[in-house]
Amino acid sequence: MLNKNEVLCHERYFGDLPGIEVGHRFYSRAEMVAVGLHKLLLKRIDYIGKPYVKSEYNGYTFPLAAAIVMSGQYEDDFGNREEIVYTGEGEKDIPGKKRQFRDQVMRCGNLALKNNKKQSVPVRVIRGHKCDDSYSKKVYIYDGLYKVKVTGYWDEKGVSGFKVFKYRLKRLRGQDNLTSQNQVHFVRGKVSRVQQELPGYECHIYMLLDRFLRCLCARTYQMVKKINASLFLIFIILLWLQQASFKYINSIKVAKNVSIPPDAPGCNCRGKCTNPRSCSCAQLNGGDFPYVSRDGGRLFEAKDVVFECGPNCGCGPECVNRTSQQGLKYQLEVYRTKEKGWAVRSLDFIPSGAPVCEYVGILRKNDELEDISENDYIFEIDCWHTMKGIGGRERRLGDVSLPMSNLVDEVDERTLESEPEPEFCIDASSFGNVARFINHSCDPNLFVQCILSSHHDVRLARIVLFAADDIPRMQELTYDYNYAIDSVIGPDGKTKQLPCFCGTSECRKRLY
Ligand SMILES: C[S@@+](CC[C@H](N)C(=O)[O-])C[C@H]1O[C@@H](n2cnc3c(N)ncnc32)[C@H](O)[C@@H]1O
Repeated sequence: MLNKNEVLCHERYFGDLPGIEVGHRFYSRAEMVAVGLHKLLLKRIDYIGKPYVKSEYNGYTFPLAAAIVMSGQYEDDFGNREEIVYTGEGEKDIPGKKRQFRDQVMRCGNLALKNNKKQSVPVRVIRGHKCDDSYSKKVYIYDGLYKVKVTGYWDEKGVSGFKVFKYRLKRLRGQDNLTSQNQVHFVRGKVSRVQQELPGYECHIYMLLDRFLRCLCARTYQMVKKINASLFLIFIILLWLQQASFKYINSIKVAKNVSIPPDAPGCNCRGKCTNPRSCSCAQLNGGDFPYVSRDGGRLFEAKDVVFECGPNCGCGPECVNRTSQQGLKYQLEVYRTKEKGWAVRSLDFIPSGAPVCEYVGILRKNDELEDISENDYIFEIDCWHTMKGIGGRERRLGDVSLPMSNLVDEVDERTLESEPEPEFCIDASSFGNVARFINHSCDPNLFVQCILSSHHDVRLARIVLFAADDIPRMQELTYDYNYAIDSVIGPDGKTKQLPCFCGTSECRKRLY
């Protein structure tokens, strides 16, 4: 079509294309080339090398990007729908493992996006989603115009250990609402095999239980008297659960010999924290809020640690920087699987970056547990390992300024240098919440985020699971347990092995 001059737009344009509205769908990259929305069939950044003779962009520094595609091919991309962190292009094994294999270079599309930032030129954003009804098995949806934020460019070591360029883009205001959410399954949003496997032995009462417990704690006896029949029923179920092998709790219990540090000083904001420059909690997160307020708060990107507002902050409970403290927002269902025992799925769609649940249990000292290898419900708090990239851990994006004085007061500096073992863990074997039923996957849809909201001691950070992708309803929720193979030793002193049944194409075949 290009050769025969049969494409609609031969030249490249910046901004919206006439007739192509937000939500417009294309069933292959070729269709986008034909209408001129994104003119490069194989590249992700469509850029213009030099200005046309008559162009409003005469005098601008070129190259400039006109359109970008985001379709799950780059392991370092991240973001929700209004703000995205986009990874530059190149040096990537797209046909093979889809991993970066060399440092990216600042030229072509990468340089173009940098120039867009400098000169505030908007770029069209198109997202690719998986779609079984499409002849190419993909659908590309036009999401509108975005601009690279003023502070939105940097380079870093990507997930595969090579330099990648990063661009933080924000959607321009005043455009039509995004349409893609809830309508299609996203590239990594496969409905799990387990859904078809088992109709399920269901108990989707955990959200209600969670709320119920919150109510009981927060309200007075007067309120309790008003409990209606359905809550009463839940109460009966709660009692029944208490007889079961574990007791349902909705916040951490602390073992007697663990002392929680005093609450950290808070910010001076009122109501909701809105100004990152004046909010001291935002400063701890590298100068910005870690959440965007859409959908009740979504984490913008995985971080080493997130500092939320806490008890000494001036803001109220509705502050966006308390997103993980709101309790369960989605209806979660515990159901039985053939090979992994109990599992959890959501009856609701979960948008990427949304908090799903906190891992709750008894906060204990690790060395006290008699036999960790026999306890399936231990979560070791190893935030420090992520922060330091210890034990093969991948560092997270984003700057945080951990008040080292707090930590070093508590931990011997030599211990830190010698790659310490996690000191504390959350034991959900006898007390826990729905998180204890979430299984491992080698290609998970949740990720673990350490959060500090009252004190600032990373050894005792809260563990919260967030959606790594848009998660369709009924898909099993999973996170990566992150065991090193052969790292678990049984009571007989021999290495233990556990086969993995996550069923994904990325499966490493063993949990440990
Ligand atoms: C925290 S529990 C998860 C809930 C558990 N399935 C249950 O029935 O209570 C962790 C245990 O679940 C099982 N499990 C989790 N993910 C698995 C996987 N991908 N393959 C096989 N077993 C898994 C293993 O026995 C593991 O020790």
